[in-house]
Amino acid sequence: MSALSGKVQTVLGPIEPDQLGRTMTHEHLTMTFECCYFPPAPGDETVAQAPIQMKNLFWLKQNPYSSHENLLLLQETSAVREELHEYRKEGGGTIVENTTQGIARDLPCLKQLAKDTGVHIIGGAGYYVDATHSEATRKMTVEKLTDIIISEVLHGADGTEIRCGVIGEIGCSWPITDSEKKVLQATAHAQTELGCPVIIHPGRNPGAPAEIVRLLQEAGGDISKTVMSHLDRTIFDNGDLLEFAKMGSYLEYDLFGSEMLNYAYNLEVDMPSDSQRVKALAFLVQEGYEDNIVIAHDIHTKNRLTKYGGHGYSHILKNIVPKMLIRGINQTQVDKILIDNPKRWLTFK
Ligand SMILES: CCC(=O)NCCS(=O)(=O)O
Repeated sequence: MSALSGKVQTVLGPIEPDQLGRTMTHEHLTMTFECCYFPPAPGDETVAQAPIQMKNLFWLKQNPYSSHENLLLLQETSAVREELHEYRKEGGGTIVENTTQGIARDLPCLKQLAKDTGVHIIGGAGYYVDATHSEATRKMTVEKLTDIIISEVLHGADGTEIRCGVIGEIGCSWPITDSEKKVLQATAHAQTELGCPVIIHPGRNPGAPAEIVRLLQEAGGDISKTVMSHLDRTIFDNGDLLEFAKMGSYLEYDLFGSEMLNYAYNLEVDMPSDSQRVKALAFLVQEGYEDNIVIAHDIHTKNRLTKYGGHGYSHILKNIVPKMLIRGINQTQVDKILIDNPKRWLTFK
């Protein structure tokens, strides 16, 4: 039990869980994704290097990771601020900002955005995928990593006094690396100490989420306070999905708005459409998992912002909720997904 018990910790300080309202559990407001630049296909070099412009938007939607400029969300704070005002108007209350060490976490920027817009913003502690770990991080013991993560929650991160309210997104690759395993163990140890929420970015393989949950369990982690992200690009078979759901984590569909023919990071994957995502949610609800589902857009590149013709942070509230209602998910279940489940997850034990 800590002083945070029964509270949610935002970048402006602890608040009562009832203040959260509708919550997107996985977004980014400022970050760089340069760690995951993917070279353009032969013949696409010119469009990839061109400044973002109207005639290239469809190409960018299909190839978001092949334009250096597109990976610099941290250049778009004004556009993000405008979008957060819109998010509030559409009934949004809270955003969990999942940017961790390695992808340019900027807590002072998040604090300013929260003050400017009235949206509750929750910052993330810990580390993204191995490709972003420094040599110093790779050499750290689990105990040292645990101390750092705990300190980011209790005292503040990146030399500031701004405190994180979740651990994650904790990045895992496929196959998972030794350094990532240590970070997962440290995550579980810190969670045991703090009673706090955890959120995981799994590797791009259907077996990754279950392997990660087992590693967290072995290290004493609380799976009932853990979100498994990106299920929409990771588990495709309904039987596999139910097997994973039984392990007891929150199940996150967080790429709403992202539709692409070829998913560059794993060409085996057919990235689902939003309609298919809603179908997956309806299936999970029908199977009794309405208390475990959380959703978001995971905005992490410029083209996903409305400024660049993208869906923006309000797409779920404006377009996906009506579709969920049409597809048999009732209002009480929608409220669980957007309000009650995030609230339960984010509240410190
Ligand atoms: C930092 C943002 C992030 O990791 N998003 C997930 C991208 S993907 O793995 O689903 O392609």
